[in-house]
Amino acid sequence: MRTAYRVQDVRAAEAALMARLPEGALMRRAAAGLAGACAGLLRRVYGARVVLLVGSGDNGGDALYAGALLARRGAGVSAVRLGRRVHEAGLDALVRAGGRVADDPYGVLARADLVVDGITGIGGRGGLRPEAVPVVRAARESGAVVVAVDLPSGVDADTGAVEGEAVRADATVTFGAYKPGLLVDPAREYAGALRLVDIGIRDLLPGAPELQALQHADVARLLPVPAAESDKYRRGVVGVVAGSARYPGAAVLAVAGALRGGAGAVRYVGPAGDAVLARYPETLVHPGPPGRAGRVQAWVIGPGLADTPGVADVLASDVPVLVDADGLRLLDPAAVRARPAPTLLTPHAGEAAALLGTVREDVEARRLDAVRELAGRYGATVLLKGSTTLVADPSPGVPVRVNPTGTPWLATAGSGDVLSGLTGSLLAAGLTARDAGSVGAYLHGLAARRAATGGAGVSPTGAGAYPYDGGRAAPGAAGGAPLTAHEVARALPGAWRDVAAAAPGA
Ligand SMILES: NC(=O)C1=CN([C@@H]2O[C@H](COP(=O)(O)OP(=O)(O)OC[C@H]3O[C@@H](n4cnc5c(N)ncnc54)[C@H](O)[C@@H]3O)[C@@H](O)[C@H]2O)[C@@H](O)CC1
Ligand SMILES: Nc1ncnc2c1ncn2[C@@H]1O[C@H](COP(=O)(O)OP(=O)(O)O)[C@@H](O)[C@H]1O
Ligand SMILES: [K+]
Repeated sequence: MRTAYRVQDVRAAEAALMARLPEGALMRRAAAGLAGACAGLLRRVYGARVVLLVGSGDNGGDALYAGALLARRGAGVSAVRLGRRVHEAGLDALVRAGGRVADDPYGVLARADLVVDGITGIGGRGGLRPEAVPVVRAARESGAVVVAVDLPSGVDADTGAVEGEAVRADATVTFGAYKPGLLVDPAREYAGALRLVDIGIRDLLPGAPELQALQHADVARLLPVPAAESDKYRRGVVGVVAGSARYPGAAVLAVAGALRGGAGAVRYVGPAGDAVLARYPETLVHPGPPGRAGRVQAWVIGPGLADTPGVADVLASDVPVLVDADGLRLLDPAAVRARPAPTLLTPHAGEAAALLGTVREDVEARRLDAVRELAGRYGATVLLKGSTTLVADPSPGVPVRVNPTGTPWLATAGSGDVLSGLTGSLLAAGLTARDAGSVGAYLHGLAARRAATGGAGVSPTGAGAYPYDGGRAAPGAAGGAPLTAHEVARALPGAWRDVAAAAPGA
């Protein structure tokens, strides 16, 4: 499992370790890791032209010490000063190693092979200051590889928000622990490939991180597996209330996901029974209403529902309920809060905005805050869909799960219906709402990657999702071909097998 910690926790852990180490030891560890990553990105260090963008804090200090290490290996290193102050010992080290302060920043940037962004790290506030903006643009336009130190300067470490301009990096080398902004959009988009450098603070970080990103082995442990004595009822029945005369396809897609999510049977309730049976004869169908359809272990309600009633009925049940799409428009917040059984809401940014009484752009700009706020207000688990899907529990201390497997090809009509069926099926099979949401999103994203790329998924360590070690953009993140929601559903068993193979002892 990958975890991300808030700035205050990283700082506390660093302070505790620093008290035990000689002065500057931590920064030297960080700089050594950074220099190693830079060397890996340059074909040859000797003779390479490296430009350091140096702000006034310790982030600039890291860049200067790393620049000194590269200069000792024969790189031509120039520092561009962007703050009023500069880390003096770092600058001394650079100059002693043969580096220099650039007197023509735009000239050195135009010829650079690699640019190191040491403007701000965890001490940065707001976007880039105006004087840094043209310099950062020149770095981007030079075609040089841009490596961010700890974080791309200008992004918010704790929330992933980007207020104003920020550095767009090809790679980010971060120290001690991931910061939430590196894993959550929009900031994640600015970070490029991630690499974590261990500086020894891991054991000093508090128990609960802000974020968790599951990997294959974590998901494998959560997958429901039938026991020898299982029968279809013990494996769980999922009820799917979806589709309408206007949108029968949503019913078919939600059932397609539900059939592949581990429940023993899928009960479809609604007016699209014929369309469902034509495609999936294994489905149990009932015209409704849900209260008369028979016992289920979890309900999914909403995809393509239009204004069909049923939401109140389902929310009044005593089993876990997943509410998606039109169901979100029709739900009564008080009924959700009053439920004794778990509720999982799965909005996209537009639906989340409507639930919060704000606009879509606001949710997209602060996804992490928005998902926590929704979960708190509704007393429900919330899965916020989008480029970095998040799953938040209503209790504030519980880490938010961030899904690493998605692909922008998933932004296709109907893929959300597959997700809700799949996730509801995991709920019926007995997973908690938080686990069902995170496992559902993981398998769904992985299936989409497999479908888009003809098989290439994500390695068991998630290396295809966050290529922390390769230093390149994620293969399969945007690579591949357009896919349809149905293809995502069809690729689910392959994704499941991929993940299951990572289980200990598999
Ligand atoms: N604390 C530690 O033990 C370690 C810190 N390290 C590095 O130190 C960094 C944190 O250093 P600092 O606390 O000095 O903070 P930063 O270096 O991130 O930034 C602080 C400086 O930037 C200025 N600033 C803030 N917002 C700005 C903006 N939008 N535009 C331009 N300038 C802005 C501030 O006035 C301040 O001078 C980490 O991100 C990491 O790179 C590493 O060396 C590892 C050890
Ligand atoms: N840019 C993106 N990158 C990765 N996944 C995305 C992106 N945009 C949307 N998705 C995913 O695609 C699915 C779309 O679901 P949804 O918005 O409900 O659409 P629909 O209702 O048409 O099925 C969700 O799983 C969402 O997380
Ligand atoms: K930086």
